[in-house]
Amino acid sequence: MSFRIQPPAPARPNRCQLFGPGSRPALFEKMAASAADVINLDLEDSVAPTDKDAARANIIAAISDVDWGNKTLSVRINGLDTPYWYRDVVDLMEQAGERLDQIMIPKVGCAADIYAVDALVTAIETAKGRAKKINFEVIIESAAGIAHVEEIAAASPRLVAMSLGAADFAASMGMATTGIGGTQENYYMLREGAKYWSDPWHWAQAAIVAACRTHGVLPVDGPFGDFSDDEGYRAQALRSATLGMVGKWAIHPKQIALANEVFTPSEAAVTEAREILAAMEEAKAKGEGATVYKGRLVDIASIKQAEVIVRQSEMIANS
Ligand SMILES: CC(=O)SCCNC(=O)CCNC(=O)[C@H](O)C(C)(C)COP(=O)(O)OP(=O)(O)OC[C@H]1O[C@@H](n2cnc3c(N)ncnc32)[C@H](O)[C@@H]1OP(=O)(O)O
Ligand SMILES: O=CC(=O)O
Ligand SMILES: [Mg+2]
Repeated sequence: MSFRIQPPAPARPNRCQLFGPGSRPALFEKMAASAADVINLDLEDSVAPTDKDAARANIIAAISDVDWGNKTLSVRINGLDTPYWYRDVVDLMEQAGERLDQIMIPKVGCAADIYAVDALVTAIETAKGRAKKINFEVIIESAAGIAHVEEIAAASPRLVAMSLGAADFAASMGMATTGIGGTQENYYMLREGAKYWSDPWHWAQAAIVAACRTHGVLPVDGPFGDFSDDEGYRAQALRSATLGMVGKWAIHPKQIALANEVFTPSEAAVTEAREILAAMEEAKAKGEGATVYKGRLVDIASIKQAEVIVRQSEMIANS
């Protein structure tokens, strides 16, 4: 470890972030009753320009009127390149109740984007005497966002989570696809006439995880558009979890159970992690830094790997 200790990310479950348009208030009670850890009420791309004002009013009312239980409650505002975002922030901060936990800032391209929202939020928080400090989450979904991902992760102490937004990301990068996440038909390697599909999202996910882990922010995988494809969703989520992400969005209720399953460490994984910790305790008692577990090397680094799984499992069980 560097002299600079890696800060922990917030210890709260973030396995599934369920989205719903602010213009469909009939969904809000269903979202609140769901098994998602985080609720994202949307003012941005699922809301038509003509519905922005009504959606904002719906969301502000629902923040106080709906029982959101112990979920993290977040509102996605409009991007800083639109005429809507300042009104989103001002109305939310002046009118929404204290139940609001988070503001999600989409399409961030540099640290200054977060600075701008932070300045506005901080001023209104102070002016209105809001007791609870609002957290931020951001979406990396542009070429500029991924190019500046590290400065974005470091931009504000309010920042708690960062998602990859595959749809806008693909558009901004000029990717030749209309798919939102998952396997891309034309992204393959060819060997002896057989196709082997690669993962075009991998490098962006890895960059996001590294930036997040450096700055104590939760890395999250964004939407998977084809909600009829459970196996495709599961495969994408498993890859994300393997890379270090803690959760994934659901854009339809049928994706919630899939996310919760993948991002909750399995009993087998927790048992194995505990066995590795026990094996290393035994090794330590004998003055050894390394030992053999099921025919493979485990050493002091394995303790940290096993602790990631046990900590995640205990945090979810206690939430
Ligand atoms: C690229 C991005 O930015 S992604 C993030 C922004 N996008 C969004 O927020 C979209 C969120 N999802 C939706 O709006 C909707 O799920 C849609 C448009 C995809 C599909 O909506 P529908 O056609 O109503 O879906 P469907 O008929 O399959 O719904 C089945 C049930 O789930 C409910 N439901 C649908 N979406 C949601 C949701 N997001 N949250 C909670 N419940 C939902 C429906 O009301 C219906 O309930 P019922 O059985 O009691 O009648
Ligand atoms: O906002 C999400 C995306 O994929 O775009
Ligand atoms: Mg987007």
